Amino acid sequence: MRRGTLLAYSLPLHAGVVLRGQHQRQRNGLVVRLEEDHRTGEGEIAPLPGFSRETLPQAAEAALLLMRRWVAGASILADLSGGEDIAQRIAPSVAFGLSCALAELEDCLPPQAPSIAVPLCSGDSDEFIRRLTALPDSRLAKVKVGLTDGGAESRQVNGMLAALPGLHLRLDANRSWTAAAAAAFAAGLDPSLRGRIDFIEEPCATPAASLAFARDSGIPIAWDETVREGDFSLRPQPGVAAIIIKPTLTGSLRRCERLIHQARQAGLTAVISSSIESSLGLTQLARLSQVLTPGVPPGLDTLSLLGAQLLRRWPGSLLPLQSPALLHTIARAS
Ligand SMILES: O=C(O)CCC(=O)C1=CC=C[C@@H](O)[C@@H]1C(=O)O
Ligand SMILES: [Mg+2]
Repeated sequence: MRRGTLLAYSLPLHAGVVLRGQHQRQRNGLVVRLEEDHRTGEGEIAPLPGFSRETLPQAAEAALLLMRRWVAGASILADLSGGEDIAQRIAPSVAFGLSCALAELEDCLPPQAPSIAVPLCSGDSDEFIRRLTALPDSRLAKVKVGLTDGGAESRQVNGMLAALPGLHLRLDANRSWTAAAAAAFAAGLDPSLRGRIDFIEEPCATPAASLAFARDSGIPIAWDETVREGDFSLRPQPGVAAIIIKPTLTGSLRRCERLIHQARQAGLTAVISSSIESSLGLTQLARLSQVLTPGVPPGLDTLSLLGAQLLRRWPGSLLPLQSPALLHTIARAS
């Protein structure tokens, strides 16, 4: 006997969360719950405004259709990770959420481990250095750059690396630098510290400019937004060290698995990263990263952007759990 439930959630976002120039005050998404006999699986479907192609209403419509097909006995997994056209036709956030629910139902996700997340700095670097200093292990962190001018940010990065001699950094400019700003950033870096920048995600507005930056500066780059562009092909490229995989923006677990396998074959590191999911999605991404990208710390340090946790707690987080009563049931199918 199969049953499905689709629920809607809304969580407060702390002030200052700006996505693609849009100020976001809430994180809205869906939870899909699949039940069969005495087994249950849940998944989060949360298109990210400014990054996802699909809107939340479009995701809800696709999720409802596929949930009803599953309840009626169809094997939707083929829909979720079949050929490119099928996976692309079904909104990536829906494919990801439903495949998580199915994986939980089949007990295919590894158990909850002490969740790790590379600390993320998107604001005050002095506060961030204090936070890192207090951590038992501050070997790796991520810093958003491109928010001000390249010169000031290279001084900020120099300061962090000098303050913590064992620290390596992942940087992320979200394509905000011109070639000149990127060159100014590289020129401002202390040459003795530059080797501790593992990569910069999307430094420049175009992939060609980012490749030229990597060539000229010798600083490795990583593709994030580029991975999700139609003409992207995974192959070795001079200066490219990694790809960032955001499953909510990519699709089903099997699609992510294929992408990670292709990355490995191209000699690239694959990093699983948050799309600002709730604690439900983030804990599942943490469990997934143990299997899909073992030994590569995932970029999941976004829970603190939210005002509450949803259904499952992130280990160690003191953020309150939102009352399940605030979840709105959109539809049931049985
Ligand atoms: O990757 C991480 O360490 C955390 C997630 C993160 O940096 C992002 C999540 C969603 C959108 C962006 O703001 C940003 C990114 O571009 O990687
Ligand atoms: Mg990024």
